[in-house]
Amino acid sequence: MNVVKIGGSLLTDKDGYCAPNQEMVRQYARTIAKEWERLRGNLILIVGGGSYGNAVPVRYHLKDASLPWKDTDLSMMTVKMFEWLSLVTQIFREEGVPCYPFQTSGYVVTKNKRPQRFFVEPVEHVLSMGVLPVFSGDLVFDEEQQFIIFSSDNLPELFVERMSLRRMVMLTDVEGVMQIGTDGQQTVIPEVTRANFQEVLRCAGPSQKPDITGGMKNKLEALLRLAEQGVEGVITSGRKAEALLPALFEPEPVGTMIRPWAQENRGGLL
Ligand SMILES: Nc1ncnc2c1ncn2[C@@H]1O[C@H](COP(=O)(O)OP(=O)(O)OP(=O)(O)O)[C@@H](O)[C@H]1O
Ligand SMILES: C=C(C)CCOP(=O)(O)O
Repeated sequence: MNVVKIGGSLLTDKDGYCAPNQEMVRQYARTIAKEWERLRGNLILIVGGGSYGNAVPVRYHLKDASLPWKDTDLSMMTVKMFEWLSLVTQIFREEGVPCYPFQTSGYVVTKNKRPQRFFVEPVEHVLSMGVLPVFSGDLVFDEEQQFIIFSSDNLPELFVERMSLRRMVMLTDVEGVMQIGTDGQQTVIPEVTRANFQEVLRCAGPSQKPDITGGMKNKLEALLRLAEQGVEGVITSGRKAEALLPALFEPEPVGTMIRPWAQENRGGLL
């Protein structure tokens, strides 16, 4: 099984409010449609929140349940997120890719932001029918904090115990995890391993766009937890939708590759 997350920075205008880039969604749908026979049953798709997931919680004061929020507004994150997922599903359907959208608070509960319980069985059904499951982040209910905003970057961790994940690809608006050299030049870090991951984590920070879920740092931490469980990670540019295929299938794709390391060696690094 492979998982691809298409960043909200690619599919929406992150400076706007619920501002989708429908043409970009369509280009991704066409890219997947072309390879559908190869991908059918083997792919889980995640769409980033972009100007839905990062702007709605700010507008309706749903970022932090310990601060004042209105019960009449509690629904708004999920309502807007499902509007976004519905639009993606519709465009994929128009391009001939059968897909099914999942609403996140309906199958996952967290405790202090970490997934506590989740229900994967419907996802397995959808995959077995040859339909593409589509996910996003959302407001989810938390055992300690009433509710939290759950980033789509953290979704693959739900699947890893129930499915054999080969590779997790995160497509975003930069070429990979960047570092700044002593000459001030930015370069892509090609490889993250057990040996250099702490150093790489120090380079990764928040997004420069409006974003409430931790930008590159959260992505990298999520992929490192997957690497500890034997899953390959790739962070690369998805500014061109066709980049999805080499990122998924090439043994050494461009961008940053997070090499898996064996579970028995892990020792709770993250
Ligand atoms: N070391 C780094 N290398 C590359 N990007 C970095 C680094 N540190 C921070 N960033 C920021 O992380 C951003 C990518 O994260 P962001 O969460 O905005 O992307 P996304 O996943 O495409 O969007 P979304 O979270 O809406 O799905 C980059 O645009 C950059 O501003
Ligand atoms: C989608 C939500 C609610 C969270 C923010 O966006 P993401 O980190 O791209 O998933």
